[in-house]
Amino acid sequence: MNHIEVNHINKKYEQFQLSNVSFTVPAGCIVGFIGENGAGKTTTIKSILNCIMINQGEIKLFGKPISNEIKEEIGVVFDQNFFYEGLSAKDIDLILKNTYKHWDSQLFYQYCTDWELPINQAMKQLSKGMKMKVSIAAALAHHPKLLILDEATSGLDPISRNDILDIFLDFIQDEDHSIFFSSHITSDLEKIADRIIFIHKGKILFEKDKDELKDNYGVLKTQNEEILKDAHKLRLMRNTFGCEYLIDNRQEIHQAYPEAVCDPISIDDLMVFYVKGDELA
Ligand SMILES: Nc1ncnc2c1ncn2[C@@H]1O[C@H](COP(=O)(O)OP(=O)(O)OP(=O)(O)O)[C@@H](O)[C@H]1O
Repeated sequence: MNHIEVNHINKKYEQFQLSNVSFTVPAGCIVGFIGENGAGKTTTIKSILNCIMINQGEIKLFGKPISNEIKEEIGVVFDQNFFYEGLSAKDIDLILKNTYKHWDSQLFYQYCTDWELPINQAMKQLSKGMKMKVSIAAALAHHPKLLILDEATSGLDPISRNDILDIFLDFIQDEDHSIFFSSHITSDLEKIADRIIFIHKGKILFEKDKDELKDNYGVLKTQNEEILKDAHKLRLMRNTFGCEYLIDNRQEIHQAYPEAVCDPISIDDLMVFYVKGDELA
């Protein structure tokens, strides 16, 4: 069952366009959504949540178009504090109790206690990490099946980020749950994502399982024609030291040519290859 299905959507702004964007987020999966500033991540997320109108295409959540009933199944966290700065966690509980059918005050206060959040203090008096944790507690306390997070860990220190990643890993223990997670912090995605989707200038450049990236993708540094013939080369980068190739048969090359220098690739370097490298396949 796909929790999110995005089919060939187009969204036009004056200076920007989402072009033919398609992908899925299956149940039980954490899908990381990456791309440089202005690539279209927030526009895609807003389209999914029906906050903006798309020009073309179709979006389904749990197999259906979005509705109030479906919104009950979704927890959303943006990088900016979503709540009025004068509200405390206690006020947020009172408001959301009247918003969500399945709002669970006990669970909300449990998160606040576990994460040492002061429930009487206004949001404006809390640190960025604390505000983020209140937003995450609020997103989780109506028992959603799907979490949609837009830069939810940006601006947090490594310890708070780690706490929050653990919360997401805990959430995904239920196989009927899923997370769609945009982030610039690719090390977070390396840690928790099952699948990576890369958007560039409004187009999806690749969508791959993280294990496949880890196992098969690599950076080959060689001038040896024989090795290059057997390598499945996707992109070429020229630098002062020569040429580097992005390949997707690293294990095969390693077995056939143990002497070849072919390192695994990080998500950051993969993005650089796709954006700056010459296309070979
Ligand atoms: N309401 C709007 N009107 C016109 N253009 C817009 C509007 N909202 C976003 N854009 C443009 O759409 C493009 C994509 O923006 P978006 O916020 O989706 O990028 P992003 O990938 O989330 O970037 P970042 O990583 O910086 O948050 C940008 O060029 C932005 O200027």
